[in-house]
Amino acid sequence: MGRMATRRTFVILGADGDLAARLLLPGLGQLLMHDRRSRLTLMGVGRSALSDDEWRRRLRAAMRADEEDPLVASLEASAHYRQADATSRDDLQALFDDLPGPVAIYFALPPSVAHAACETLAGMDVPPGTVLALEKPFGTDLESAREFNALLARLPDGVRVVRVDHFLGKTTVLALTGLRFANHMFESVWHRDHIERVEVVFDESLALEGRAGYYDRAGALRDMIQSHLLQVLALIAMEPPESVGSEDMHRAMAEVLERTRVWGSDASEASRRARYTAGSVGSRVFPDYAAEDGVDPARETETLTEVTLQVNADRWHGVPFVLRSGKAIGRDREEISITLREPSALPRGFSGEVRRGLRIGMKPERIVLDVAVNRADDLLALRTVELASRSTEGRLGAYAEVLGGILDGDELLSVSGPMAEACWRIVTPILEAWAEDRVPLEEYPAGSRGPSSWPTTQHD
Ligand SMILES: O=P(O)(O)OC[C@H]1O[C@@H](O)[C@H](O)[C@@H](O)[C@@H]1O
Repeated sequence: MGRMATRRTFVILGADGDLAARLLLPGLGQLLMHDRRSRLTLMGVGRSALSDDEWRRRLRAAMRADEEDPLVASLEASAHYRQADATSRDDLQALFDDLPGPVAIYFALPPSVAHAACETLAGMDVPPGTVLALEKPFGTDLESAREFNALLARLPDGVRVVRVDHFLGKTTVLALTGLRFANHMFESVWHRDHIERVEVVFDESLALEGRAGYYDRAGALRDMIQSHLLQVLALIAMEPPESVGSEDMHRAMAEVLERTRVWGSDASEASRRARYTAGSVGSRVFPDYAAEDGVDPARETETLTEVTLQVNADRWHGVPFVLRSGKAIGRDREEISITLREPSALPRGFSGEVRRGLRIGMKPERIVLDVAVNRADDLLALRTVELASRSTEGRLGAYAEVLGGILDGDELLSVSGPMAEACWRIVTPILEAWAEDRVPLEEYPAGSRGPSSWPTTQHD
């Protein structure tokens, strides 16, 4: 992404937490090594009492960057830590008073604390030019998302809010734009006449990873579908934007999300949910989800869900969009799959089953076109040939891309307020159907592919 004005101070609220150590700081290290951000200073803010030295040690460990590199060394040397409460007006005011110049503040905080911090900020004179970078969830349902947007709208003019979605920083996710719009071959088939079905699947072999405090309240629908996978759907289904600038892209994405609904008229028919029971994935042994540390067994949290959506646009009439995501699944499958229709006039006499379509891997990042051709050893039998990209592994990881955008003032890799609300509106009927117990909570053993009766589970 193009680099614009480099911001001077990057503040991480929740610097002593898990998100900062696992994702943000490694992303920052990568950005620094590749993009040489020389004018960056870093301030860590957290509730625990850390000395500057301790914070620098943590930075060094988490950034995974070359310590000998002069930029890394200078970032480390200038990094400071401050013990503060991100929801306290006095603490935040002291932060602004001490940091001259524009500041980008990243909220690496649990959702409720981030929300309370925004409430505090909304009543303060936040200096113009400040950037607030927020992580999902942007609300917990449609109503709270609207309230949250209204709260953010109360921030003073000149304060920018960036709703981060790191999936938009995945190379192959953004590559959907070039793929669709820069190739006549794909542009011309991107239509219900040629596309039969779209799947966006993010099945992970990972389970809770110590995040029960967050995940047990969220579940797979809120954690993955309502946020990341709907952004991916928007990129697949949107009409061509005027430009690939953030405003045009956000408008086109919000428009298509506005047109997206659950499939058919009954959300209970269009959604499934399940959670894992004891099992193992490779050498990792998982207990029953309900027995995991920090889980409230009374909550009916799903760890796997599959929903079918429709996009009410002429281009997509009748094409199901299946979004699925699960934890503790036996095999990672993290890809977009676009199934093409059978040709309309296939001459009689061919044999063999084939796949026709496009698969876009989110992890590993790769693009595969499945085409039907004749076999070499049986000339009238068809087989599938994979035309695959070499590794399209991004130069930067998703978090590094997202952080680069925040520091450069480019909002492309973020979610606008209308997009966030539209995503909640889409899942609302599903949440209601589940709350009314109209969709059973099924089970699958950890390490399996999900309940065996689910059709997508069978899909390869
Ligand atoms: O594969 P990535 O980029 O780590 O993203 C997946 C993760 O994305 C996060 O936003 C979800 O909260 C996690 O549950 C999920 O595992």
